[in-house]
Amino acid sequence: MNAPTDGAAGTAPALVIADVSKSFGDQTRRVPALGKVSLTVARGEFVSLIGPSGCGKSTLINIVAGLIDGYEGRVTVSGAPLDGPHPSIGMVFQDDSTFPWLSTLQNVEFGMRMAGVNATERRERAMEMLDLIGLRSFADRYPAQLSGGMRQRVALARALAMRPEILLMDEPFAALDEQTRMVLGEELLRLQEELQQTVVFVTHNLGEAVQLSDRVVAMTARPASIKAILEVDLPRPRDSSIVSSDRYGELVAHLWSLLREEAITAFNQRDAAQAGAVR
Ligand SMILES: Nc1ncnc2c1ncn2[C@@H]1O[C@H](COP(=O)(O)OP(=O)(O)OP(=O)(O)O)[C@@H](O)[C@H]1O
Repeated sequence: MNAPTDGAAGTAPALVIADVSKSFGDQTRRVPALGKVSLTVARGEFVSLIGPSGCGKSTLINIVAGLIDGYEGRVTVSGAPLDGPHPSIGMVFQDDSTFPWLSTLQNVEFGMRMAGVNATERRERAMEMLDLIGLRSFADRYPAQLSGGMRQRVALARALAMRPEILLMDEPFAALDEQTRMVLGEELLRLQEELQQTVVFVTHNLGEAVQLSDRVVAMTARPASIKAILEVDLPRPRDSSIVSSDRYGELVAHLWSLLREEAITAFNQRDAAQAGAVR
């Protein structure tokens, strides 16, 4: 049901989100998490979603991942309507999602094993991914023997080994220190360019959004809608040295000017909610 249904799949945008909105709770207490959001992502494009804490970014990305239903609007992937988790959508989360009892190689093979890819092809694709992310020599190590940054690379390799049409990343580097984050950002840029991977990336980090993206979607305070879309006209291929360019600085400053008011609104929303809770 989730496979592309027509010959247009090759030309259809990777992702179309049309008038999607979502509320949580019941009639007595409804929390509108997402206003009406419409966004089209082209094949091979890197799009970031950025907005204040609690505005609804994860809700949106989880809808696209097929992990949340009961929403209004439509989502299509390569021209086919989304109907639950999609085999060609990969996801990398903020929390370490490696399995501690599996080696690096087995972790990378895991998704393929679940999808029924045969053992030879599984091994071949996993080793190819480990080469690509520079972890071949760690194939037999277990997550406890790896750093946090390496574990996130394993999670990334596991998702990419499935050859997803769309890779969703929900604050994948948020738990890492700034320098590791920069290094992994650079690695992600390289992989994305090499694989021409479509990526939708959620972050709180303005610099990271500008460094990595073709477009940055600035979202309003909850319920999230799209406030503005920033086109990032920095040259590609890029690496982390782009952060020293004037244009990078201008784009980050512009992004903050779009988000500042929303961050203040979200801050006040949280204050009001806390005051309500202690009253
Ligand atoms: N399963 C749920 N049930 C009830 N409310 C929810 C649920 N999931 C999210 N929410 C609420 O919806 C709103 C949006 O949450 P969401 O996690 O999408 O925001 P976010 O922008 O990703 O936040 P953050 O930046 O802090 O990760 C929040 O008020 C949250 O409390």
